[in-house]
Amino acid sequence: MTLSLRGEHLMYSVRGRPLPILDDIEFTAVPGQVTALLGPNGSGKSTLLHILAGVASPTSGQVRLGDRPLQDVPRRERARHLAMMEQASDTDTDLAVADVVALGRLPHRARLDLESPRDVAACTRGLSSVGMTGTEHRRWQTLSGGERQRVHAARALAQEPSVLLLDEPTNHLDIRHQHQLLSLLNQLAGDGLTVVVVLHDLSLAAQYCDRAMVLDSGRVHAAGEIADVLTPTALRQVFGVDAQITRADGRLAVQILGVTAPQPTALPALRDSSPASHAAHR
Ligand SMILES: Nc1ncnc2c1ncn2[C@@H]1O[C@H](COP(=O)(O)OP(=O)(O)OP(=O)(O)O)[C@@H](O)[C@H]1O
Repeated sequence: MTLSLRGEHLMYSVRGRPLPILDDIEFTAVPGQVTALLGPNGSGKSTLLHILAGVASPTSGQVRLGDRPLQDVPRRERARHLAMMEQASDTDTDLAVADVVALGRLPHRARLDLESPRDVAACTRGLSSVGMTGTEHRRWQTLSGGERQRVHAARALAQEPSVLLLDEPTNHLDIRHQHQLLSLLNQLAGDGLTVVVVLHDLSLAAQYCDRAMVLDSGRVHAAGEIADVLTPTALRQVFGVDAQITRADGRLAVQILGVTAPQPTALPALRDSSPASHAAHR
């Protein structure tokens, strides 16, 4: 089953914060494409992903899964269609890898059902896709950060969702596994999945994503085809870097040349130049 995911006029505010964290976001991700969510630290990417996954509710606006408002889709059905791979977090769990991956099958199983052959096959495929075959009996606590991240990905894949949402899925991965995972997302999109991925690495986004939305302080700076969105101007204005963007063999490549200006979130100057401070140092 293929399903699109849309966010309509999404607003998200929290008490005590004068400006909204998300301000009137219109978002669309469609089957067959990998859509990147890009933006500097604190621009609202994770918040938007959580709202799109139904983990958080917008202050106003709505998310639509296919042609239905997400809030009208029963929780269990939602879990069958939507898989979310969160940023890897430390956990006290002492499960084996196989048990973690099997969590992805829960939405497909009745409460007291044993694992079906289809469940087992989905878990095996999930682990194989991320190169973790043979680790089924390893304890979670003994895995490295990157291995945990790959098992999280295997769990999301075992869920066999129509829509896959990933929050910085490559931040612990070595270079080979970064490319392997992004390439896998490409393949899954080719099979009809709707894929949304938060990325900091603009080169990976350029190489593997079809579309992108760039957030800046909770607002949409640009959205559309990746080549239209990742421009030197956008990179200068939003990320504060000078970049050269080239296209070779139909592939987009981003080369960061340097930093242009301090980011708005830069730490305040360390030196206090007030007369009182000078007096205190004498
Ligand atoms: N519950 C909350 N209360 C107050 N501020 C919040 C809350 N949740 C998020 N924020 C703020 O909203 C902004 C957006 O956060 P979010 O985690 O969505 O950003 P992000 O783009 O994913 O950042 P990063 O790239 O650093 O992961 C940040 O300034 C964050 O501090």
